[in-house]
Amino acid sequence: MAMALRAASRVLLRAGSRLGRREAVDGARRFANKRVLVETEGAAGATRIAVMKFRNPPVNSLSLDFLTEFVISLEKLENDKSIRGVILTSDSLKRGNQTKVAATEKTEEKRATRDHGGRLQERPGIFSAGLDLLEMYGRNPAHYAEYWKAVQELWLRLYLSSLTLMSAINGASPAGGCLLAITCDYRIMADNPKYTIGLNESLLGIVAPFWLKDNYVNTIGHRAAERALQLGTLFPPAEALKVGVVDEVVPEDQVHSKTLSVMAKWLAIPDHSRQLTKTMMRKATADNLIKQREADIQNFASFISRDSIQKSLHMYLEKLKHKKG
Ligand SMILES: CCCCCC/C=C/CC(=O)SCCNC(=O)CCNC(=O)[C@H](O)C(C)(C)COP(=O)(O)OP(=O)(O)OC[C@H]1O[C@@H](n2cnc3c(N)ncnc32)[C@H](O)[C@@H]1OP(=O)(O)O
Repeated sequence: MAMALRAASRVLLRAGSRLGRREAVDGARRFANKRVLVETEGAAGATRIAVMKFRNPPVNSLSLDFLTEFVISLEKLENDKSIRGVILTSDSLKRGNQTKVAATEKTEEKRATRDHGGRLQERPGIFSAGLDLLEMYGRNPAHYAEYWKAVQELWLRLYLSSLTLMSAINGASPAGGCLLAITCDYRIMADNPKYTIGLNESLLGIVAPFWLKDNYVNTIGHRAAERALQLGTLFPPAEALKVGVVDEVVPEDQVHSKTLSVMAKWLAIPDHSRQLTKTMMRKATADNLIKQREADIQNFASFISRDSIQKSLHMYLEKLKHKKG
């Protein structure tokens, strides 16, 4: 198992050096794959933190390519001893005076909607739309197995990361988007009622895997998770805060600065004691998946291949397509 993980890491690192590129920007360092941009802050030799920005338009869905690039980036950061904290956030199109980095003109058009006067109105931001439905629909069992292995890998690496991870949730965060957030040590969400977060799998006619359910239970408690999972609840920020899916809700333009200041407090704790504590809290949950990874992959591949499940996904995709006016 350990050997297999090391071999996989070597392959990912080799792929990373092919895919990645480094640039120096105003003293800060950054590297980027096609779908993940990483910027590091802090002076050389001192503790630095990294901001990982998702840019997989139109909705930052967790496609196989995105998962691969995400793991490569995370691995690079884990291997950089000067980095102690990482912030996960979305680089997608935002409103107001914020930057538009990832969008092509066509994507911008897609990410917008027209008001009654025919003017383009930008849609709310998206942290991540979760697993890529097109990786789970109309493919073959071998593809589903490969995809699920990559999903498991991302979850394990995030959940067990020795880094301090925080999410700056600047948009909608359903299902796999919520997964990214709840693997973090701390979550700060923008106070925008159009943004919701939660595990909505049951609404799609599918079921969250047991390890994601465990992660949810560990975050919000058994009773709240039981109710939210059955109903597929997507919580707006105030409710997400109340139930404990997120730790703080702040005005949208303060999400980044607030996350930086909370990060500074966490980084004041000695790494070794914080890391050992994190492992103590999380190891049993992660081990539960590690000991049955292959069975979980086979279970997913056969579940998602069922005609009834494919039909549910088809209906859901059609609903997404036709919701536009
Ligand atoms: C043991 C078995 C275990 C099985 C476990 C399976 C676990 C699954 C976990 C998941 O993560 S499933 C995915 C759940 N995600 C969602 O339900 C989100 C669906 N999307 C939305 O609600 C909305 O798209 C949005 C994120 C709120 C954004 O809304 P907006 O109005 O801004 O954009 P849209 O017009 O809806 O979407 C644009 C474009 O993107 C496509 N799309 C949206 N979400 C996904 C996705 N998750 N995967 C792939 N593609 C997605 C959408 O269809 C549109 O495409 P089009 O071609 O432009 O029509």
